Amino acid sequence: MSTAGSPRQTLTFVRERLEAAGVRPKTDLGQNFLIDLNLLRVLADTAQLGPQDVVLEVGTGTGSLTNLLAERAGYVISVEIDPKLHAVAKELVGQKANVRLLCQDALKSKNRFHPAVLEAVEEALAEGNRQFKLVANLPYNVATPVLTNLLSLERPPVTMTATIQKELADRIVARPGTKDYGALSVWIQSQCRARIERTMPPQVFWPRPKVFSAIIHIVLEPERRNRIQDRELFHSFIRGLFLHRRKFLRAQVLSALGRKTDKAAVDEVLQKMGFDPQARAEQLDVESILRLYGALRDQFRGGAFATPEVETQESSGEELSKDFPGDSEDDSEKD
Ligand SMILES: C[S@@+](CC[C@H](N)C(=O)[O-])C[C@H]1O[C@@H](n2cnc3c(N)ncnc32)[C@H](O)[C@@H]1O
Repeated sequence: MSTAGSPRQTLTFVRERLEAAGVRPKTDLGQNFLIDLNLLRVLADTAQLGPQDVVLEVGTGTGSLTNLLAERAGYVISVEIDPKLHAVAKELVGQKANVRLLCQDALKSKNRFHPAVLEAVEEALAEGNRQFKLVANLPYNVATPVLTNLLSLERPPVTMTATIQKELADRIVARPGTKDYGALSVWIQSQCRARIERTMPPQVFWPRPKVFSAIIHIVLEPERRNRIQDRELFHSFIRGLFLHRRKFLRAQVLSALGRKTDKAAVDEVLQKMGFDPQARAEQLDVESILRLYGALRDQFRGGAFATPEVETQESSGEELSKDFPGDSEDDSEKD
């Protein structure tokens, strides 16, 4: 079975298979299928796949991308939450020896990838000299937790190449001093290089989403990443730091430390490190934020700077916000 052809032919192909299986696309699960095969190829080309690669795809859909990935990578693990779509994809790619299809939520909770999916990846990686990559046309509702949680792993993907909402891509690559720059930008840029490979209009998907999309390519930088002491704490720190974007740095730091210390103690650290307490976190580049984190961690470790509480909300794949906590615009009073 081939999926080759124009977007119109691909659309017909996708539609016919879905209709035959009695599936109507669910927008709340981000079921917008990429019907421009050239773009599927751009996605796979950008990932630069080879036989040593173990690819994780989140959102198998009808299996079109899975099929292409299986031609280029050593092994593909593809996860789909919708059992009907899982069955449709199984017909197309289920027989391939280098494809494993899982039918489940890729996430265990907002802050955690599903262990069963990670086990499947680890199993595949255990065979020889293989490397882990994410390639996906991600469901918009879980794109942020998928990318951020994968980056929290001890052994994260070496690259993550994905179709995501354009606004999210803009936030990932944002520079300091811009409205898009926030905790998500810092979390990713402190560990990776990221670039937008392509932007895409709604009509390359069916059904059409209301927003533009982009192919993001994120490359892990192990040296950059290894500089961060206690990444979980850093993650929680930056989320706190950007929670009240309009406050001044001192108040933002106090908030990031859960208000477990006082202004004078924070001022002392800021002054010692040469930070203007009237600056704002969004003006600080990633290097400065790392420096600030290091100094605060040294000063308050075990006290105000305790191990963060990890949220354990279960994921239904539907409720998860696209937003990365700590990126909200907040007009609350300045401090
Ligand atoms: C944007 S579609 C991509 C489909 C296909 N890969 C393509 O390129 O056309 C996203 C897919 O992710 C699935 N999905 C949504 N939430 C999910 C979750 N939490 N875990 C696994 N799959 C999910 C949807 O059912 C949908 O099939």
